[in-house]
Amino acid sequence: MANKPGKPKSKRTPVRLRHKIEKASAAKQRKQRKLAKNNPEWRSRLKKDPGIPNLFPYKDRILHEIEEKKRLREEDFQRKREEARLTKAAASADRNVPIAEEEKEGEDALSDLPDDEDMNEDTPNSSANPMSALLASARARAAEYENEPEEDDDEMEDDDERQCGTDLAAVSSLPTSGPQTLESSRRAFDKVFKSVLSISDILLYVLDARDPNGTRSREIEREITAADAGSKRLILILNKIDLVPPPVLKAWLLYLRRYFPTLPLRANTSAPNARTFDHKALTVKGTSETLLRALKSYASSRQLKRSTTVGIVGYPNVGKSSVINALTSRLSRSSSTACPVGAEAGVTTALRQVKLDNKLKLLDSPGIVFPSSSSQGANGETHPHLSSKQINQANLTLLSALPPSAITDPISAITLLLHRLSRSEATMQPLLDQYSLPPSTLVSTGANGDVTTDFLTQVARKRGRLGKGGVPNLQSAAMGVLMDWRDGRIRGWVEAPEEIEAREGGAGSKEIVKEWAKEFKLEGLWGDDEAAVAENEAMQE
Ligand SMILES: Nc1nc2c(ncn2[C@@H]2O[C@H](COP(=O)(O)OP(=O)(O)OP(=O)(O)O)[C@@H](O)[C@H]2O)c(=O)[nH]1
Repeated sequence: MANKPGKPKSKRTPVRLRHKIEKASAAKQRKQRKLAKNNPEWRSRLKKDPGIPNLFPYKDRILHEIEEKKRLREEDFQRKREEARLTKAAASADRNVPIAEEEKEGEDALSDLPDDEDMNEDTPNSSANPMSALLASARARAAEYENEPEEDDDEMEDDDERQCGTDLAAVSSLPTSGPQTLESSRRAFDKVFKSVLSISDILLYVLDARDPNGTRSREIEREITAADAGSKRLILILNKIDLVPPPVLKAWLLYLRRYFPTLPLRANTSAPNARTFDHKALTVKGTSETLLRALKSYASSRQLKRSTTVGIVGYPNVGKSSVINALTSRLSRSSSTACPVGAEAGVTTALRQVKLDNKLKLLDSPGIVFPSSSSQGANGETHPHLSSKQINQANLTLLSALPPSAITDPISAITLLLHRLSRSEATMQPLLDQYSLPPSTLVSTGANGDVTTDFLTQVARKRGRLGKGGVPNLQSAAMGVLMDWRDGRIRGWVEAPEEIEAREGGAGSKEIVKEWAKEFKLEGLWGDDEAAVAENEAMQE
């Protein structure tokens, strides 16, 4: 209908146009807000929490209380989660529903349960245990491997470097899990170790020079010497010697050579800024060449039709892959490495075979935490503020046998580390220097003697590991210190025992050392015991 003349036009805007205007206006405001944020003078309207003033006399105590509350909240949360998980597991067991099927539907999967048989076991903390998942996959693949038909030896020799078809994933035991879990994990460790033992003629047992007995299991040594009517040979490799001073190294060599032939090695270069020691004669070249020569002598003396296999075993992160790389680079003079190496534990996840020459094959294996040794406790060590369970876990953490994601209690590990390092001036001072801290830091002042909190608070401040409101993040500081420890930026070692243990059932002896040293043409590399003792005494004077 035509507008009547004289009647004013409607000012009503159509809905479409109105929306368009609203949208354009919102976009403009958004843009302005964004631009304003880029302006360095922009300040949030929310008032910033100024934190606790530095001069406030009870600041440390308040910070400690805050941390403690946070920790309790976290523990409470974990406990509730665990209870819910166990209730769910019990309910599914009642209904006779296989948990493995059910868990796929739920959010918090139970795939980390260690074994089918262990489904109904009490497995505290296993949901927080990433190693259990690795374990499950390791078991599955190990079973696959065991069912595989044996390959023709010649065919294997054709491959320069190949995986054995197994993925015996890096397995580890967290001592926080219950005894039954430990027992079931043990079976998996046995499987990995037994595969390596059955394939190998010689075993190189790699130990960390900073704590050789901590990374050593007498049970494993007994199994090796007893296997195949005593036909297997064992050489202990004391690796990472650059991280211990010469007298400590000598004392350990002297001690270990009472059990088995032992060679010192620096299989890899140290991490940046590591505090290393010079061993002059014992360079990468010196010792890896000696080892290679010894292995070759043994292989050629055996006159076997097949090649000799050398299995490399040891804790995670002791440098097993680095030992292989040191040996292969000696041979091929190539810069490319045969086995991947990493600062974190659990880099090697499969048995990996590397051919050295027609007579020698090397077998790299995933790191194995031998449960017997971890359940023994850290050499019977005690601490006034740590339970034996915490000491076990802390010990494993300090052996760098756990990947960072599996470290659940870094603060207890630092407590144990400080306890160990503060025993000697030779290790305490470098620690203080590392973080530019005053000597009073490691002296207990509070009623509860909480040296760890004081130390970590200062490290957090120095390293800028602060949370909201400038509160020092002790967990983060502790993880930082643990990484420094792992990479050798903090000096520390365990002294060799003066007496050797009472010998049990043929697990290494003076005779074995002499006989095997002859087979490997290692005799003369170190004197007989009396000479070595005399040398040790002279050195200590
Ligand atoms: N300072 C020093 N570091 C070393 C030495 N040998 C190895 N490393 C370091 O130790 C770390 C672990 O080395 P790897 O060879 O991956 O150890 P692995 O035993 O094969 O470890 P997994 O695969 O976890 O079982 C790496 O960061 C290496 O650089 C050594 O002689 N001295």
